[in-house]
Amino acid sequence: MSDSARPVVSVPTRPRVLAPLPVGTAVTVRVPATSANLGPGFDAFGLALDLCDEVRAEVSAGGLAVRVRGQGEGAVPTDERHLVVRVLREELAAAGYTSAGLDLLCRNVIPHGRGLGSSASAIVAGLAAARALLLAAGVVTETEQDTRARVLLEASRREGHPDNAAPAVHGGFTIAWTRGEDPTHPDAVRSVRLDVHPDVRAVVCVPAEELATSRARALLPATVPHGDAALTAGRAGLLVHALTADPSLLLDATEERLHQAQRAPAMPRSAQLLEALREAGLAAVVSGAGPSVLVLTGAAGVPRVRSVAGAHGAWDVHDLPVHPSGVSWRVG
Ligand SMILES: Nc1ncnc2c1ncn2[C@@H]1O[C@H](COP(=O)(O)OP(=O)(O)OP(=O)(O)O)[C@@H](O)[C@H]1O
Ligand SMILES: N[C@@H](CCO)C(=O)O
Repeated sequence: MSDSARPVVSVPTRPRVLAPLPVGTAVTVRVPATSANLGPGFDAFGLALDLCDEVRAEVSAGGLAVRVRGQGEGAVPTDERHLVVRVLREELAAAGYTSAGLDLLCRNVIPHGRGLGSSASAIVAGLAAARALLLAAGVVTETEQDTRARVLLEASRREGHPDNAAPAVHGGFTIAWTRGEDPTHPDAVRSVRLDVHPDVRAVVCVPAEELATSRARALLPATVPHGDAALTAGRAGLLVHALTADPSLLLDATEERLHQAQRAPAMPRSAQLLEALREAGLAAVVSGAGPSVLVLTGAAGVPRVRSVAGAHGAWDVHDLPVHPSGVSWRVG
């Protein structure tokens, strides 16, 4: 029989049956804020900051209850569209499990849409909570290293770039990169974690206004001049040395030509503050996609940052230690 003569048989696809996790299984996850790019390390470099969101997730008998305290309260949805809920449910389903009901309590301190990696931290929280629930219920066994690798892979795939996810997962200063064409391949995202020189402080100037990362990315040109790419590549190499071994080089090392000037029209106040801080000899960069400004400096630089920021309108200035270890989770 030729193929065209064969009767068409439609095989109904049965939805996969997901196994329920035991009611009462509960975990708590803490995830740091992150600052991506650090100037020349666009989409690759990231720093974990000691400003942590905490999420408690408990399997309940039925229904969804989401409570948000702090940042995002009254603004983010508290139904199935909530970012942490969506990611958590999808990660459980990928493992073949479901949570009949779910109680979520989010204590948020990371400001949203300010370039401090709030979306990556929420995604990492959802993924880590799902893995921790599976571990607590005893239905998967994996090492802590396996859990971190899985969370980094999935968070990077969802974000579209790994620069916030890597420090949120591993802490410290991270360099992250993607490999191959298949973003679901277990080896598709790699990162290295380096210790930041102990003299370096991360001072973040946060404005009231938000800027969505998607809007900031839409401002980037498709191509850049070779000279700009060459300068930025050289500075990225230098920045690894400056951040880990010789902070006196930070001002030169944070120069770049790939994204900050191109995005300045969307954050004019940040662009002005950046210029004023750099003219004062401080190593200032746009934090992530903006509009916060990050300054990498020593202890003596902190009051100088406050003084320059104070002369340029309203900024919340936070002097934050580097978070050493990234996401953590515990039962209960
Ligand atoms: N803890 C959270 N819970 C729920 N939704 C969140 C949470 N954090 C972030 N989001 C969602 O992500 C959006 C912000 O993501 P966006 O990528 O634009 O900025 P960002 O991650 O804060 O900054 P950047 O990526 O430049 O560091 C918020 O407006 C909200 O919709
Ligand atoms: N590398 C990203 C970080 C923000 O998610 C960007 O600058 O667009």
